[in-house]
Amino acid sequence: MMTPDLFDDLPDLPPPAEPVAPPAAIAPTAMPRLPGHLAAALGALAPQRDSWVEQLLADCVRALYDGDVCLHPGSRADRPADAESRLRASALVGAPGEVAPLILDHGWLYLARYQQFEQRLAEQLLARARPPAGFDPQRARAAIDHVFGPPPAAHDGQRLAAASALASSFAIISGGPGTGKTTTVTRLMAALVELGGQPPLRLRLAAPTGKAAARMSESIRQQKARLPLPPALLAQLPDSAQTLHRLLGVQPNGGGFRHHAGRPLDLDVLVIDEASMVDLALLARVVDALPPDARLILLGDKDQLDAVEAGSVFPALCAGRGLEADTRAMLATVTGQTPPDGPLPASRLGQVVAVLTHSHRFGADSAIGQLARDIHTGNGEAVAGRLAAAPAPGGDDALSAGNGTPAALERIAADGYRAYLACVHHGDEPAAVLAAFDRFRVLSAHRDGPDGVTQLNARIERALHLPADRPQYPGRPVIVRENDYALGLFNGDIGILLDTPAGLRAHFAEADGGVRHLSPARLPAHDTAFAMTVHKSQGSEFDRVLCVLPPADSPLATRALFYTAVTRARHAVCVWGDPAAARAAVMQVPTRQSGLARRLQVTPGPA
Ligand SMILES: Nc1ncnc2c1ncn2[C@@H]1O[C@H](COP(=O)(O)OP(=O)(O)OP(=O)(O)O)[C@@H](O)[C@H]1O
Repeated sequence: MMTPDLFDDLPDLPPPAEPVAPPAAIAPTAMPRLPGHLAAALGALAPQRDSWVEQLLADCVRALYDGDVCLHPGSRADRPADAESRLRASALVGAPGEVAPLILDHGWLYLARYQQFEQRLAEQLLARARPPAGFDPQRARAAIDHVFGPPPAAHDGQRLAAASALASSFAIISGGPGTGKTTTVTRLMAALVELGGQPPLRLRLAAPTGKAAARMSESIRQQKARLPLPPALLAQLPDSAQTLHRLLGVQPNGGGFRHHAGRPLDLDVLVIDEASMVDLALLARVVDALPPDARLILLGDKDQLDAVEAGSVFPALCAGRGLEADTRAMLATVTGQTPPDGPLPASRLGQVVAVLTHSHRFGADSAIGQLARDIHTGNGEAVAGRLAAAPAPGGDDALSAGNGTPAALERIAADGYRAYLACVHHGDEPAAVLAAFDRFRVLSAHRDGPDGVTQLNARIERALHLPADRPQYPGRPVIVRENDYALGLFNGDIGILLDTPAGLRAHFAEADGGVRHLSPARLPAHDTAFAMTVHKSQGSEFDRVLCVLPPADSPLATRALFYTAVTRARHAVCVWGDPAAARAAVMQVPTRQSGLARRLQVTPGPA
């Protein structure tokens, strides 16, 4: 019999709140004390203890903190050829489907819980990656024509993406900033409503963080206002997104989730934005809680940073894209356009992935767009060249670069916040102050160390002559560090302390466009937010960004981190640091160990 929640019978592991960095900080103290104890306790249960297997158990837990879901035991054995047989002899290790702390699956060793997350997620997504019941390409074509207009002469990637999502109960639309993901999904939802008939479809929008949910809501509202569609149709589209945790009904104090396979979500279509930020465990839970006939649509940018927690889920789901001949013909019918030539799918999900490549925000000659493209394609020389040729910060340039003294960095950072502080001092409405704060942001890779966000915040406060010695002052921006389900505040939410007639209050933007406030004494753990980590900035955009590069030898100096930082900027980015560090970051593409892509391969590969 199925348990209400497949994953409830396994111990939960605390996920890391943020990547641990710089490397020197990845000391034993940064690791939970649990692994060694767990290993010893569980090892004692095994009839014949093997210290190597116990070490692997500890390593599997530690690997999660590096973002890896599994590890390859052979590479950690004195005699790799004997590794599997030695593992099979241990009572700590089982095969998929067996009950054991560790699972050996196609030569990869997992903590049981994560092996289940991964296997079940792959199985469930594959089961959904097929046409919904009653799918009719001719009716779909009529709906596409209605929401997109008649097919244009030139190929339209958004039209193809929407058609592909109509034709499958599970679909992915990936694209960089401004490539039209929101536009496409708004039209797609309108087409679904048209095809849905009665009773009306229950569509829900969600995102991994409060900030991303608020942005998704705002973007969908803008698109609804802009798209030339009948008002009665637009009125049926949702425009308020919630966090995935709220959608699942997370229960306070470790009480699990209200929705799971035994009590599925009450919806027909779920659209998740910023899917690259969703980790393996959370996505597995969401998919488990979907009703059998519901549609799932993931939006995201596969080139952005992975989720902080373990797994590299979204890139793995997007890998191996391609079309079989019959799908190509079906999509030609639905779009009225011949899909461009491309490879056959290498992944069994490869036919449900659409990638939007044309940025409507950054034109071909936009400095941010060009820099982002060179980072994305790994052209380190071009990136270093662009930065070397860029003007110094201080002007109106879309791209500027600097590498000077700490005092110079502090001046630029402080200057970026002067307009915001003017709003605070004028006593502007909280919504206007929150909007002014979002016009500029300082992003850094690290939390600690020189040029880490903690130090940068203190230096910016000093440069702005803010009363940083007082714990709370009007104009202090704060970023919440942990989820508080009772208050409805989540890790990464940003608020601003402002004076009110009732005293100092922390103000937070709400997904519906409103602003709520609460006493600073009630705030969950939080930090100052003039500078924030690139990880925390995912799902947000700012008019101008000051991107402080990590040193070239930092493990966080990666292509995805640099790309994510630069693409947070709508109008201007200033890159601060050594161009050699920029080149090094572009060349560093770390891989995370995960079996998801292997499970999805058309021909399962060797272990
Ligand atoms: N086909 C199109 N033709 C003209 N303008 C478009 C088209 N698609 C999108 N746009 C415009 O480009 C801008 C970005 O679109 P949209 O918000 O849909 O992209 P996005 O990929 O969701 O962006 P992001 O997630 O980075 O905010 C919007 O102003 C939108 O109106």
